[in-house]
Amino acid sequence: MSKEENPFKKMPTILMPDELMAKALRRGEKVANEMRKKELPWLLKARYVEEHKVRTIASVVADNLQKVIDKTPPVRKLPKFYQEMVEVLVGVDEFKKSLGAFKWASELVRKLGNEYAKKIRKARTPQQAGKLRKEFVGRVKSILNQIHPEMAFVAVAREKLKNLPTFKNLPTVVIAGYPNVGKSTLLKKLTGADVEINNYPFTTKGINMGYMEDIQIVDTPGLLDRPLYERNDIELQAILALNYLANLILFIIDASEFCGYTIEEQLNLLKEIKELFKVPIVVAINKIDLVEDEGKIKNIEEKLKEIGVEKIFKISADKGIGLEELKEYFFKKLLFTNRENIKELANENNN
Ligand SMILES: Nc1nc2c(ncn2[C@@H]2O[C@H](COP(=O)(O)OP(=O)(O)OP(=O)(O)O)[C@@H](O)[C@H]2O)c(=O)[nH]1
Repeated sequence: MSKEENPFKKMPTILMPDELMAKALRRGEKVANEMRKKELPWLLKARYVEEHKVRTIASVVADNLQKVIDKTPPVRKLPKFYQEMVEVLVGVDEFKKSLGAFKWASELVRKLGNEYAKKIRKARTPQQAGKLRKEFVGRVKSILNQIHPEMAFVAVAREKLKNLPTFKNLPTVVIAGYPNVGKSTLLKKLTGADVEINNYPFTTKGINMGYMEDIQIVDTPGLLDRPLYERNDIELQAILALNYLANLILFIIDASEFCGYTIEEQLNLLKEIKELFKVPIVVAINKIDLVEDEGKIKNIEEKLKEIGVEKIFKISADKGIGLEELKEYFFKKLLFTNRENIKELANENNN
């Protein structure tokens, strides 16, 4: 299985103008100290020291800014799910604009560094060389202050984006259903013990992920477990973004209603999710071990058929009943059809 990373994990810490300036000046001073040890005529030495200071400051600042650009993945090349996340969490346009400011500043500082280094080489006195260096430092400070808002914006964006969970580019099942219907029990049963819990910015409960061969199964507590009218805009967008992650939704119904929600309520949530998602939805009627009345299950099945659910499973996640059939279905549906075919299939379903 390929090991992929959240594409924002590689973004470096973003230094603010004062921090970056202090770092550059420290390095400049260090280089200057080395130069001072050299045996040279006084004017030549003064020029030499100041020129190296300027060049060092310019390259520390310009390289640092350029590194941010280089280590930030271009949004348009990201998987669609992460593109959506950038839009929801930070705003794609603002993000691009801010990185543009980094580029502008980096190039300008490098150019100024060259210009001032040349001027210093022609300085007629040590004082003049020192004055030129000070002028250069002042200009770099002012450039950094000018892009301070963009630096702060990218720093906040990085904090939000680097904590997104790492989804693998594998066929993905997203589990939905009210709390306590058995979602995490099923996830554990299907994927073994190694369920990862990741932070997810839209829910305090995190996101649970597991792998069944090359199928990724994701449980999103807090997202697909209550009616949509209770959602704010950001949550709705986060839910919609799951469209780009999911190839299939597995909706779980607790037939025993011990979860605290009636069958009617659960079916209503299913209808909402079905309307929102462009991918096929299958339903697992769970906790059948707790329901003695056969008629009740039949009744649920009838209603699911009316809603137009394409496949229904009767399971007990806890007792391990019906899970083999579910697994086989996933393998057949997700591994023997590639992702694009699945998406096409989903679009056909919705047209
Ligand atoms: N008898 C029985 N109990 C089950 C079954 N599936 C889950 N449970 C129990 O139902 C309770 C809730 O299960 P969870 O897996 O935590 O439910 P969940 O949907 O993940 O809940 P949230 O994390 O709140 O969203 C637990 O006590 C499980 O042991 C089942 O098939 N049969």
